[in-house]
Amino acid sequence: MSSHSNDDPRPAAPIPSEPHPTGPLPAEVAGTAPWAGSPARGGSEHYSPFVELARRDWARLAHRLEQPLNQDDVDRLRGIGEHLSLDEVAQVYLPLSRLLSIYVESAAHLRAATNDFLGGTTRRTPFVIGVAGSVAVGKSTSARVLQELLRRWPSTPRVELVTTDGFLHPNAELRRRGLMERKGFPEAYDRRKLLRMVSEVKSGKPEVRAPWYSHLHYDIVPDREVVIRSPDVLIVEGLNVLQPARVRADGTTGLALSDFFDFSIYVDANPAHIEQWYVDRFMRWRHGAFANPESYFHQYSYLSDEEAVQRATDIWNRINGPNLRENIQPTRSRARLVMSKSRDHSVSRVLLRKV
Ligand SMILES: Nc1ncnc2c1ncn2[C@@H]1O[C@H](COP(=O)(O)OP(=O)(O)O)[C@@H](O)[C@H]1O
Ligand SMILES: CC(C)(COP(=O)(O)O)[C@@H](O)C(=O)NCCC(=O)O
Repeated sequence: MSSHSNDDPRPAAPIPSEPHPTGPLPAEVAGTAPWAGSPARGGSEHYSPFVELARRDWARLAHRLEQPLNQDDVDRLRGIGEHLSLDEVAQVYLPLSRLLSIYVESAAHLRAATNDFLGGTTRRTPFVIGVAGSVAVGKSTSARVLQELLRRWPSTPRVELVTTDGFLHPNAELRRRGLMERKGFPEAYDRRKLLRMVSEVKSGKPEVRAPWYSHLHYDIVPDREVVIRSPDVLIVEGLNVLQPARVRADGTTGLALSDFFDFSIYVDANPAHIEQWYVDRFMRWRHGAFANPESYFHQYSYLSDEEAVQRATDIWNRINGPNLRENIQPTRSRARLVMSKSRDHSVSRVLLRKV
C-alpha cells in the first residue's frame, strides 16, 4: 500500500496538474487534497488525511480474498440491479466489505479492552455505517451490495439497512411548510427523529422502528415501518447523513448524525455524469414504476422521450443539482472513505482516511 500512500513525505505539487473531475476538496483539506495525490512535483511538503488507492491497486486486494459468494448470493446481487457488473462487485465491493469487517472486528477489540479497563460489561451495539452522496449517484446500489457482502463475513452475519427518505416529512407537512420543491434538502427531514433513531440503535436498544417512504407514492406510508433488531451492522443510507450538526438559535450546536457512525462512505462522481444517471433512471422508470396507475408520477409515463428527458433535466436543475452543490458535496471530506466513480459507474479510485 505504501507505493500509493500519501504518507509519502516527498514534496507534492500544491495544484494538481489535471483537476479531478469531481472537483477539489474544500480549503481546510485542499492543501493536502487527496485528488492531488499523484507523485511529488514542485513546491512545499504536502500531506493528506487520506490514503489514495487507484482502481488497479484496490482491485488487486481482491486477489488476496477468498470468493465468499455462492450462487444464491450471486442471484441476490443480480436482483439489486441489472446493470451492476459482478466484476465490479468482486473487484471493488468485496475488498471494501473486508475492510469494513476489519473495522468491525477492531471495534469489538476496543470494546473488550475498554470493558477490561473499566471493569464493566457493556454490551456490543450495532456497528453503524453511513452511506452518503447525491441523488442517483448509486448510494442504494452500493449500500445493498455491501449489505449482501458483509453478511458473508463471520463477524457480521446480521446486517440491516435503513434509508433516510423514511424521515422526510410527509408530503402534507412539506406542502404546509412550502417545501415540496425542497425534497432531499436538510430542512425537508425530521432531523430530530432521525437522530433519535440512530442514537437509540447506538445505545443498544433492542428494537428500534423507522418510518417507511414509498418512491411509488412519493410519500411516507403511514402504516408501514422498518424494524431494526440489534443487527451486527446497521447501514444508514441517505443524501444528508454527513451533514454537520445544526446551530441552534442560541448559537450552541447539537449532535450530528455522524456522531453515531462507526464508519462513513461518500459515493462520489462527476455531477454531469450523475445528472445523466438521473435522467437514464427516470427514462427507465417511465416504462416501469411510472406505468403503474398508483404511481405519483403516472402522468410521466405518457410523455414522449424528448418531453421525459426535459422533465427529468428540469427536476435535476431545480432540486437535485442545487442540493448536491449546496448541501451534499460540501460533506464529502467528512467521510471516512470516498469512492470515486467514472462515467460507466466503475469505481476509479478509493480514498481512505488515515488512522
Ligand atoms: N455499480 C453500478 N453499476 C451500474 N449501474 C449502477 C451502479 N450503481 C448504480 N447504478 C445505476 O445508477 C442509477 C442510480 O443508482 P441508485 O443506487 O438508485 O442511486 P441513489 O440511491 O444514489 O439514488 C440506477 O439506475 C442504478 O441502476
Ligand atoms: C427521496 C429523495 C429525497 C432521496 O432521499 P434519501 O433516501 O437520500 O434521504 C430523492 O430521491 C427525491 O425524491 N428527490 C426529490 C426530487 C426528485 O423527484 O428527484
